Amino acid sequence: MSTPDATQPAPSTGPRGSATATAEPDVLLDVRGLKVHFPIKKGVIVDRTVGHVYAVDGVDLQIRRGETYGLVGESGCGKSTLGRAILRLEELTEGSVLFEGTDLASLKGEELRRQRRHMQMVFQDPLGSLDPRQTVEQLLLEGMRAHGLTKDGDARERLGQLLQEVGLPRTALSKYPHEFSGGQRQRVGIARALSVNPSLIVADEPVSALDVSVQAQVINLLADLQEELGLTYLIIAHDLAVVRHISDRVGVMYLGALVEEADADDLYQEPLHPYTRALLSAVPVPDPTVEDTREQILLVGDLPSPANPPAGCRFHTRCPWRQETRCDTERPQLRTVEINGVPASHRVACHWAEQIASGELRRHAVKPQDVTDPTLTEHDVDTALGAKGTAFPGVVDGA
Ligand SMILES: Nc1ncnc2c1ncn2[C@@H]1O[C@H](COP(=O)(O)OP(=O)(O)OP(=O)(O)O)[C@@H](O)[C@H]1O
Repeated sequence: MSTPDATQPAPSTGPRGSATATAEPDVLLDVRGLKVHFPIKKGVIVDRTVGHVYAVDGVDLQIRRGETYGLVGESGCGKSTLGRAILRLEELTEGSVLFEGTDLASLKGEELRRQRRHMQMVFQDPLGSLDPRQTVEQLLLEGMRAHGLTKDGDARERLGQLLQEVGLPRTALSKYPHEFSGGQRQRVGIARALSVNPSLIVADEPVSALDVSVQAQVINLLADLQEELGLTYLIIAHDLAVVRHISDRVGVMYLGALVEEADADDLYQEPLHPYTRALLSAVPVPDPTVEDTREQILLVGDLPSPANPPAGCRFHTRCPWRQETRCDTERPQLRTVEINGVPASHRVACHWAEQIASGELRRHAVKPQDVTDPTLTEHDVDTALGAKGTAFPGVVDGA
């Protein structure tokens, strides 16, 4: 949405787990080496850990103040877990989350609760994340009270202001979530996030449950609020079209890791990672002359199980440019890539990004490979996955 200061250098990735303040003053959020692994338990009397779901497996990303960062990827690639881990709604297995230079991984109890005021979440399904027994007034006051923001006695004025900001009438205060349409409910969800004056909002699929016409209204609202309040956004979506129009930069996730990251226009115009190329080739182009001639890359096979990710490059089992041995054994790091000597804004986790871009490497047919783990039954994995979620995931320490 707002354009980051182009004169600032791109944030660099520092040593993993460092708890020191980040060097770039405009970096609001600095995620380093983040891992979230969920244990898979088995056993009738004593639970044994028989494996792990590697939901997030080594993510480095920085978000600048006032920026909108779009995070995309197939269902199950770890986007939501990453968003939740950034807000410390999931325990981190490893790594750090520096917010304004403070490592959230090192905070507990009251300190963590105080920090959370600055980082709020907007959920895909507002009905599931808003307590149905509370009126909008109660929902909004809950977080404000928890953070001592109602002491001045001007809470009513603030409630009115919040509703105005999200485009709802004052009469909405006495209503319950089920009395609103989907779009209005999402406005309530946004008002609740705003009620504690955050600087970062993590929006997890904020419009995917809404009708297309309403989606645009909610996206426009988010853009207006950003301009008005100077907010920073991490927007998670599986729909590449949604993310394109609202993001300054976009990150693409595959099986728990970022495989490409670039300024939004660069990413959509010249995707460099084979997975990003495949994702974008599936998005229809309105111009029929372009549509008829452009490259189509079909993704073969399903997303491998995050309980047993492939060795080497995670994408090698589905990659039409896979090169034997190196891709199967060596995990590529996210690195800055220059195409034809022109420094691009891309960071790409592919050994062959330059050779693919220049046409030096040719595509080949992909045969789906079996990447299931024989030591885990489907039941083991399902049991672990069934453990996920809470009744009202939107209620964060009363905020
Ligand atoms: N609490 C949990 N326990 C075990 N596994 C989990 C838990 N939460 C998520 N997972 C698993 O981690 C992987 C990543 O899930 P996540 O929800 O983060 O993906 P996603 O990209 O957001 O997908 P979607 O868009 O479908 O939500 C999935 O395999 C998911 O089933």
